Amino acid sequence: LLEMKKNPWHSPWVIALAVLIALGIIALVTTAVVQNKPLPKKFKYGIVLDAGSSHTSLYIYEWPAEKQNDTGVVKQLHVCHVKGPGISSYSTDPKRAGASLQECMNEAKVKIPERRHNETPVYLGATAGMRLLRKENSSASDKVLSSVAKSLQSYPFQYHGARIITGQEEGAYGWITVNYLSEKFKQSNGFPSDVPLPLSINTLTPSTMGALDLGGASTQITFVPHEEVVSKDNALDFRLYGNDYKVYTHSFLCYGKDQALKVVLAEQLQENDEDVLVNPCFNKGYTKNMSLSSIYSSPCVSTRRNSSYFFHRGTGNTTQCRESIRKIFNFTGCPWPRCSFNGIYQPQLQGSFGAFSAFYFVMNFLNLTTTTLEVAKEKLAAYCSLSWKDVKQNYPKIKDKYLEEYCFSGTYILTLLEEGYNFTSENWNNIEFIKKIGDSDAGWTLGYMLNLTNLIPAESPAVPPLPHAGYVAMMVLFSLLLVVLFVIGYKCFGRPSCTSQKYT
Ligand SMILES: Nc1ncnc2c1ncn2[C@@H]1O[C@H](COP(=O)(O)OP(=O)(O)O)[C@@H](O)[C@H]1O
Ligand SMILES: [Ca+2]
Repeated sequence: LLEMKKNPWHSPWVIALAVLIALGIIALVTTAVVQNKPLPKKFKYGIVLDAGSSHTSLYIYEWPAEKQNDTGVVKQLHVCHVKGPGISSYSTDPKRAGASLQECMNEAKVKIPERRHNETPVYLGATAGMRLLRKENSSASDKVLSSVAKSLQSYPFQYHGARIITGQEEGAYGWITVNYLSEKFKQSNGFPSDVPLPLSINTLTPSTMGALDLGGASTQITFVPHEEVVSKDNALDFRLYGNDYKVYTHSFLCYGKDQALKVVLAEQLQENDEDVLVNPCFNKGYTKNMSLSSIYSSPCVSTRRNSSYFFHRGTGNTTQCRESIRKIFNFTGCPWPRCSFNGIYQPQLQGSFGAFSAFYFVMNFLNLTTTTLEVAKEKLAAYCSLSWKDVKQNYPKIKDKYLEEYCFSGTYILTLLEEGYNFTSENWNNIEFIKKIGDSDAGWTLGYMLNLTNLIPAESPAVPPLPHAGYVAMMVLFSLLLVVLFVIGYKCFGRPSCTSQKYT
């Protein structure tokens, strides 16, 4: 009996055992914490050059290597605007096209850590300016492309080609960009990915955002409609993160705002024989001597006249301006259930839209990004009726080449959206005019890189049941619990209050 009452903690074996258990628990906690501490992040980089009709921009993207398949992890690290015009403007002196990229490429060498240079892909995609040049003079467009290719290959990055992307790609990648950045692909439709879905899939897939891109030479509209896309030329199928998307897209060549202006001017010149063009789309008091070749050299313009100059004079009247813009849209002869214009199929508009590039630049300048359609029309009419002198005075810092065209561009945008694409007062506020989402610019370049670098998986990636922080927290919690139990055991073991029942 005496033996039994002796405090067991006085035995060296028991003490050694207790110390070992305590050490074991400490080791367990330390290992869990240390092992799961995020490693210093390894970043990967990618470069995309957007060779637009009016200018070229170089984008650098960055993402943590270990998370590359998640949505929303690729970010824009830097953008560099190439000095001078778009590459298609160098058609008569192609060497200068390649040379024009040097400054931005050198900047990329500084921005991206040197040890990552040889694993960093560089892509160049040219859009509507080069599509037009190829149509006009394909050998000139080949020379320009070879020149930029040669220039890009002289850098220590991984060259992945310089090509003219199609209008469909331009629309599709813009749509991928805005939905990737606003994390629309993350949502699940609630169905396990291996369960086949019914045919009307677009009503079940998580909602996405449409994309509206206005460039200088072309414009794109891309969205997921509720109805089936009946025209094969406008249909795209994607499987992204375990969901199927049936996307509608169309790119209108010559309906970018710079080419549309040329077509409108040519149309207006056609209407009178004089060498004076009285234009309601420009502010009152605006005058300029213009060469006709600047208009007639465009492949978007088919009319011609003999003189070489004309006198351009503004009258600032949006109602009349809209009348003359409407003439470049053909609203007759739709061979489909419904059309936007020029006999091009367009399903019923669906959901919200992000409108970027020149849609944003122009609407933002005119302060029309958050108004109703009616207020937008009123404010635009007021802007157009300002005299050119007042406009110049009010905006001394804005370059003339943009400033002189805002009345035209604003009217063109409202006409394109309302009469072309059939937006109404009711769904006008579904359009969000955006420049960036987070820190990344809205545009086709990010989607292009995500696709070519396989950064968007078709199936949703397997995720561990617990997030990292949760896992560490659970480990620490359970270990602490063990320690507490152990301490209670220790305090209790030798006491009669704990042991009395046994010994009496
Ligand atoms: N600050 C600005 N204000 C108005 N328009 C702008 C501004 N910055 C760029 N733009 C216009 O945005 C358009 C960009 O088109 P771009 O991407 O070069 O052509 P595309 O996509 O048709 O190949 C051009 O019409 C250009 O004039
Ligand atoms: Ca563009």
